[in-house]
Amino acid sequence: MEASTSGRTYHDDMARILWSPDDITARCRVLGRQIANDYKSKAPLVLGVLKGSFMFASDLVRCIEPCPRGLTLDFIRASSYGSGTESSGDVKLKTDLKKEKVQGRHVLLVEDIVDTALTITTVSRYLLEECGAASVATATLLDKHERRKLAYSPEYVGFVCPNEFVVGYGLDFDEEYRTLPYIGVLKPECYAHLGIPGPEPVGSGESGDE
Ligand SMILES: O=P(O)(O)OC[C@H]1O[C@H](OP(=O)(O)OP(=O)(O)O)[C@H](O)[C@@H]1O
Ligand code: HPA
Repeated sequence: MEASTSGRTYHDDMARILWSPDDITARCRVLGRQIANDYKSKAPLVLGVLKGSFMFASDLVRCIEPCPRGLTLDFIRASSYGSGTESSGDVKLKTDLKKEKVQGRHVLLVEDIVDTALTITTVSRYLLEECGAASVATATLLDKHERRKLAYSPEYVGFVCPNEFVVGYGLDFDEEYRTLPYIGVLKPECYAHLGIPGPEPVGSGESGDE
């Protein structure tokens, strides 16, 4: 990891800011109201997909107002990007969720981003096929639908994301930048600096192995 000896802040690494903290708050409020209405008699299990969703999940659940009775919150860990900007295609799940706690429940997955949709598809299948969830829907802050490898339409979308590698508000590059309070695009020089190529447009070749 780069030490901050240069005096360069994470903010300095942004090519541009796409969505400010205020933009994100406003979308959380809108989505929270929709979810509260749609799930008012469904006692949802809200399941954040870690690590990327930690900020969005925390803000979104406070906006699910009025909170449906029986709503419970849990998390599942899913990862496939490693230290690069391309999915490895191998989505690893880690969870201590008990299957009987999922069986028959209406699950609302919370994601920071749906990109290729490999992650959300793997998690959804696990919940439906192995845990017996009654239904699975997804609330994602960002939908980068141009890069889909699998067809998937999230039910609740904060923003449609351009085909660029974004960081902040939970989203990382090689585990850094997650704590920024906004979503921004990294300057290309940041990929070069770390010796890792930047994102390639879909259809341009093989995926990276991280
Ligand atoms: O639609 P996809 O192409 O599968 O990409 C989306 C997933 O990628 C990121 O997770 P990552 O594997 O980087 O792990 P992290 O949440 O710990 O950052 C992000 O948080 C999503 O879960
Ligand atoms: O654009 C992205 N940024 C960070 N993590 C991601 N995981 C999938 N796409 C992205």
